[in-house]
Amino acid sequence: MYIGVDCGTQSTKVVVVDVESEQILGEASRPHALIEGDNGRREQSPADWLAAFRGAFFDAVANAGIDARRVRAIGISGQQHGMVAIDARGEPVHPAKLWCDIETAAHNTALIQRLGGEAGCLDKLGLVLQTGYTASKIAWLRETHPQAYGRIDSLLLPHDYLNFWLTGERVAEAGDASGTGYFDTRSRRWRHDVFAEIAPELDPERVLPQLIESREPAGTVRTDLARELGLTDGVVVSSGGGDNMMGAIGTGNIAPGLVTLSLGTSGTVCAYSPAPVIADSAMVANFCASQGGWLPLVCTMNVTSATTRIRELFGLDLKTFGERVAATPIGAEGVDVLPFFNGERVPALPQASGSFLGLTGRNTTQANLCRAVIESATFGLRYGLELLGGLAEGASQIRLIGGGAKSPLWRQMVADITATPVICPQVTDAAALGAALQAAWCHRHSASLESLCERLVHLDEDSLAEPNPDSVEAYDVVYARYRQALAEHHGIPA
Ligand SMILES: Nc1ncnc2c1ncn2[C@@H]1O[C@H](COP(=O)(O)OP(=O)(O)O)[C@@H](O)[C@H]1O
Ligand SMILES: O=C(CO)[C@@H](O)[C@H](O)COP(=O)(O)O
Repeated sequence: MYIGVDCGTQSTKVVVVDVESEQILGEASRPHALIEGDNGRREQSPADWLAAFRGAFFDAVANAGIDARRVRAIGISGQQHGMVAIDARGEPVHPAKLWCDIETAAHNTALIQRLGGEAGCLDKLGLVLQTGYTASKIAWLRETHPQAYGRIDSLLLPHDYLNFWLTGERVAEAGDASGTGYFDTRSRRWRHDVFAEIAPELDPERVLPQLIESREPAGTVRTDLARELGLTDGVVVSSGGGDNMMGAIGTGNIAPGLVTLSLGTSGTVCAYSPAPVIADSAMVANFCASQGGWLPLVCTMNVTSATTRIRELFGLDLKTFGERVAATPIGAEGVDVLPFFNGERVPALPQASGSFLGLTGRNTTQANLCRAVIESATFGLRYGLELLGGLAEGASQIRLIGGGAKSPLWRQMVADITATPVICPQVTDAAALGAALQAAWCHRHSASLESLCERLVHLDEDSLAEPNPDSVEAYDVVYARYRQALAEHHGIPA
C-alpha cells in the first residue's frame, strides 16, 4: 500500500493506493485556514497543515479499511513556492507566506532589476522571477521582520517542510525547488550567487536543503510519528514535489502530448517536456518535473477563488451558482469580468484589482455576473495555453483536475473555450495520487513510472466533454472581447 498526501491551499487530501490490485482504496481531506491581511498578505500556519495531515491520514486509512502497518511508502505533494523558514529547533520563525501572497511585489521588482532584468533572470535561473515565488518572500522577511530573519536555520517549501516533519531530514528535489527563484532550472542546482542577492547574511550551504534526485527517498518516517500513525518502522518517504508536478504524474502527463489543467484555488496549465524550455513569454515558467524532465507551466491566481468570491457575495451554494450560470447564454449578455481580485501572475499584474465591465440596466443580473466570472477565469487559462504555444497546441486531450473539475458545466466550458476534449481522472485529488505513485516508484526499484501511471491513472469516461462547434465559435467571440478588455484596462496586447 502507498499513501499520497497533497497539501493544497484550502485543504490537505490523502489517498490510499493498492498497486497490486490497481485500486484507489480510500480518500479523505481536511481544510486549513488562510490568514489574509492588508496589502495582499496571504499566509498559513504550518501547524494547521500538520493537524490536517493527521486528520485526513486517519480518515483515509479508515475509509480504505486497511491496517496502516501495510503501508510501505508515503509521498508528499505541496502547494508550490510557500516560504517555510524554520529555526534551529525546527519551529517556523514566521507563518508560511504563500504562493498567492502579493505583499512582496515591490521586492520582486527590485530583485529582477538586481539580477539584470528578465534577460538576467533567464540567464541565471532559466525562468523569470514572479511575485509568488519564494525569493521575494525572503527579501521581504529580511526587511520587515529582521529578528525572525536572523533566526532562520533552514528555508523549506511546504512539501519539504512536511517531509522534514515526517523524517527529520532537510532535503529538496528539482520540481518544487524550481519555483524558489534561487534554483537554476536547467542544471537543476541551487544558485548560491542569486541567493546572496536575496539574503546576503545567510549561508546557502547551511540554510538551503540538500538536493536529492526525484527517485531518491527523503528518508523514513520518525519512530515516534510512525507509532502515532500506526505505521511500521522504516516506512519510506519519497522525494515528493510541488502540487503541479504531482498533479502531472497523477494525470499520466509524463510524456509530451497531453495538457493537465487545474481548476483549484489557482488555475494552472502544464505539459511535459523532455528538455528545458525557454518560451517566447516570460510568463511561462520553465519548472522541472518531479520525476526528471521539465514541466513548463502557466499559473493564474483567480480561478475558484474568484468564482467563490462572487458565489458567496450572492449567498449561493455550488448547485445554485451552476444553475444561475446555465440560465444565461454564452457571453453573459455583454458582461465581462477581469477577475484579478487577488492581483494576478499571468498576465503579470500583481497589484491589479478586479473589474466588471459592460454592465447595463438590462444585463446586470445575478446570472450574468456569475457566468461572466466563471468564463473569465477560464479565459485566463486559454490565454495560458496560448502562451505555452507549441507545447500545448498538439495536445490530444486536456486532463482536468482541481475542485472546479467536479462541475460538469465547467468541464464543458473548458472543452468549448479551448476547443479540446476534456476528461477527469477518477480520483478526487490527482496531486495526491501522483504523490502516491511517486512513492511506489521510489519504493519499488523494478517498477517504471510509466507502468505505474498506466495501471493506476484511471480516467472517468463519464466526465468526457467534447467541444461543441457552435459553442466554440461563440466563445471565440467572447474571448476576443476579454482580450480587448485586457488591452484597454491593463495594456496587455490583444
Ligand atoms: N462542483 C464544483 N463546482 C465548482 N467549484 C467547486 C466544485 N467543487 C469544489 N469546488 C471548488 O474547488 C475549490 C477547491 O479546489 P482544490 O483544487 O481542492 O483547491 P486547492 O488545491 O487550491 O486547495 C474550492 O474553492 C471549491 O469551492
Ligand atoms: O503557484 C502555483 C503554481 O506555480 C500554484 O498552482 C500553487 O502550487 C497552489 O496550487 P493550488 O493550491 O491552487 O492547487
